[in-house]
Formats: sequence, structure tokens, C-alpha cells
Amino acid sequence: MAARVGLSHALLASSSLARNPPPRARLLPYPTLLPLPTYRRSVSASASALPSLRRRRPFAARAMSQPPEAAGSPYAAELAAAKKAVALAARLCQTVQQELVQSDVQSKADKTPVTVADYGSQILVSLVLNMEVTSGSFSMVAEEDSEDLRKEGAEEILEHITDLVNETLAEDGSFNISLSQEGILSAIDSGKSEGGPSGRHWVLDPIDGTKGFVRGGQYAIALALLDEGKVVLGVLGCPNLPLTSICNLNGNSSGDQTGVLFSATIGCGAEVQSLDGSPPQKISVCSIDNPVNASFFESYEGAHNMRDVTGSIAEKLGVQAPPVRIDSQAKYGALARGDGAIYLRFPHKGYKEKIWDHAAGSIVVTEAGGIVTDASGKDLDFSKGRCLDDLDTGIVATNKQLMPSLLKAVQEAIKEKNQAPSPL
Ligand SMILES: Nc1ncnc2c1ncn2[C@@H]1O[C@H](COP(=O)(O)O)[C@@H](OP(=O)(O)O)[C@H]1O
Ligand SMILES: [Mg+2]
Repeated sequence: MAARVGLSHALLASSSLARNPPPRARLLPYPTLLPLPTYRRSVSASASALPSLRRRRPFAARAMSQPPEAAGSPYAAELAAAKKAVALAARLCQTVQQELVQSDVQSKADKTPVTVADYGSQILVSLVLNMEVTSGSFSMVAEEDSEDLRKEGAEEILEHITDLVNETLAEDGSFNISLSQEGILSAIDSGKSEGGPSGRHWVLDPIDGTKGFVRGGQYAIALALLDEGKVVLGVLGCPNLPLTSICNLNGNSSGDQTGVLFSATIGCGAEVQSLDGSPPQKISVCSIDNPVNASFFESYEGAHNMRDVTGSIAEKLGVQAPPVRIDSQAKYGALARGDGAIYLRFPHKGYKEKIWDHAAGSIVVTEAGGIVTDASGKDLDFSKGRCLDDLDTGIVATNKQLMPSLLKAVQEAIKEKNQAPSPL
């Protein structure tokens, strides 16, 4: 049986990792298992009940190590690492979602597989970034922490997560490394940073659109980098988004190939490629300047968005098309490649937006030539910690031509809502 060890210099010198070092390998801050153990299959009840899982082509984290288009940018190494991390996490999420959908777990309201995928995605992203990005100290603001997994009774789920992560790493083959359970917990907790206005911080939503994930719908792995309080890089992995436009499909697949990776670096534009590693192509927002021809995206979940407000804005603009409702930051990605013209997000009163729900998506849109602001037209401020603190009411995104009339319609709709008599 493999011994549980920390990854020290001495171990690196004698391990298979030292003989086959990944590019720019750095010491991990959490314990690993070396050498690689023999992998057991995932032990979830859902998996064992499913002898013949439909396996799609796995997403290729390896292919994401190709030199990025933004090779001249100061964030080129970070972009390559971020793409690789998101592609690997997407692979794990896809495996879990296939089991989840086929085993009908969602109808039993069993949240376990979701949790497994959330944690697994966060662990893999942390691991890849730690292995691939050597400069500076590591700070990550991410959605999950290990508190629940450290409680009594969580042993089985922790074992399941450990198996799933190690299995995904072994299948990919880029890293000759395996994590112990303590390493798994530490990797999750590497996302506890508070972020802020100085230094560099990774920002991660390991599964954005959890409800879509459970439904078998859209979700995203969203990773961004903050530098001195500004988003400088973003990567969005959308495993269920069609490679071709979702115009008029209301978020559903047209039957085409799915699995899209959006990426953007500040000053270098935005790109799209398939999650299985096709060459990146530049994208831009649509050039529609008459709102009558525009369509708009909003959350699939009614509880996340005041549809009376978004409906009123659309009406004031003269938008004819029905709303396109999809989960997660896949909306930002779809907007960035011109599938639709406007994204409207107006959470119910009291909800505080988290930075990981918008950091990656917003830079993909702005680098594709679009604008993302709050309801008053102010830029989003990612420098205030884990939440978007000073946000005025809602978030809107569109192209430069439509933004002035959109903001005017937003102000009118909000004013009307505030003046309307209370239903109580
Ligand atoms: N009441 C609410 N209002 C607005 N957003 C909410 C919300 N409750 C949860 N969310 C956020 O909305 C995200 C999903 O976005 P969308 O509505 O665009 O699909 C969730 O991300 P997670 O799924 O990562 O928790 C969560 O952060
Ligand atoms: Mg989210």
C-alpha cells in the first residue's frame, strides 16, 4: 500500500514525479500519495448502479497546454494553466453529471453527487494551478471549503471524492501524482482567500449553475485571475454548451457537439475553442444596434432573477424575442460569441452577488468587445473581497451600441417598480 506522505524536496528527488516532472512543477502545499496507487473505480451508489454509463469523449486538459494565443501577454503562463485546470475539472464534472442524470438521483433530492463534483472540481483546479504556476504566492477565492467533509459521518463521501479526483488525474495522465485524503481537504481549503485590492488572487466557481448541473442542463467551471483588484484573465468551461450558436434554442442543445471553453486575457481579446482541444478562435459580441432585433439572456431559475423587471426592460427596449433562459455564466460566454445581444440579471432584494459568479464571465464579454456594468452603469468592482459589495441593484451586459438605451430602460423599469404599490 502506498505510504501517505507530504511532498518534500527529498521525496521529489526520489519519486516518479522527479523523473517525469510536469512543466515548471512546484511543491504542493498539501500531502500527496506517491508513488501512484492502483485506482479503484468510483464507489458512489449511483455509479455502481450504472453498469453501462454513456461515456462521451473526455475533455483534453493536455491539449490545453499548447502555447496560448496571448503568448506576448504577461499572463500567458497563467492563461495556459487556467485552461488546463478548467478542462480537467470539466472532465470530472462531466463524469459525475452523466452518472447523476442516468441514475435519476436528482428526483430523490440527493445532493451528494453535486457536492462530490463541486469539491472535485475545486481540488483539480487548485492542484493544476499549484503545479503549473510557479511565480508568486498562491491565493484563491473559491466557493467551497472542507468544513462539512471534516465532520463525523463524512468519511464515505471524502473517500468518494478522493477516488474521483485521483481517477480523473490518472485518466488524463498529465500529472503523475495522487492526493491523500488530507491532501484533498487541504486543496479544497486553498480557496479560502478573502481576495481584495492588492496582489494576485485566483477566483473560482467550481460548478456555477449547480441547479442546471443537477437538471442535466447548463453549468460552467469559472476561473479568473485578479491582479491589483482587476480581472485580468478569465476561463469558462461549459461542458453542455453547443459549439455552434444557441440562438433561438432557449439554451437547449441543437444536437451538435457540446463542450465549449471560453477564455480572455486583458488587452488580448476573447477566444473560444472546444473543450476537447480545438485551436482557439477569436470571438466578438454581436453588432446589433436596434433592440427590436435583439434577444436577451436571463437565469433559468426564476428565484435568481426578478422577471417582472427584466420583462419590463425588454418591453421598453422593444425586444421582440422571448427571453433565452440558461443557467450559469454560460450566458456570458454565449453573449461574448454573439448568440444573443443582452444579459439581464436582477436578483431579488437582499441577495449579495459573489465575485466568482461574474469574474470570468465579465472579462470574456468585455474582451469580446462588450460592456458589463451594474444597473447604474458602473463597472463591477472585484476588489472588495468575496462579494461584489457596492453593486447597484443588478448586472447588465451588452454591446457598445445597445448599452445607452439599455441603461435608460433599466432606470425607467427600476423607478416604476419602486413606485408600484407594495403587494402587502
Ligand atoms: N437568490 C439568488 N439570487 C441570485 N443569484 C443567486 C441566488 N441564489 C443563488 N444564486 C447564484 O446564482 C448562481 C447561478 O447563476 P444563474 O442564475 O445565472 O444560473 C449560483 O451559483 P452556484 O450554482 O455556483 O451556486 C448562485 O451563486
Ligand atoms: Mg455560481
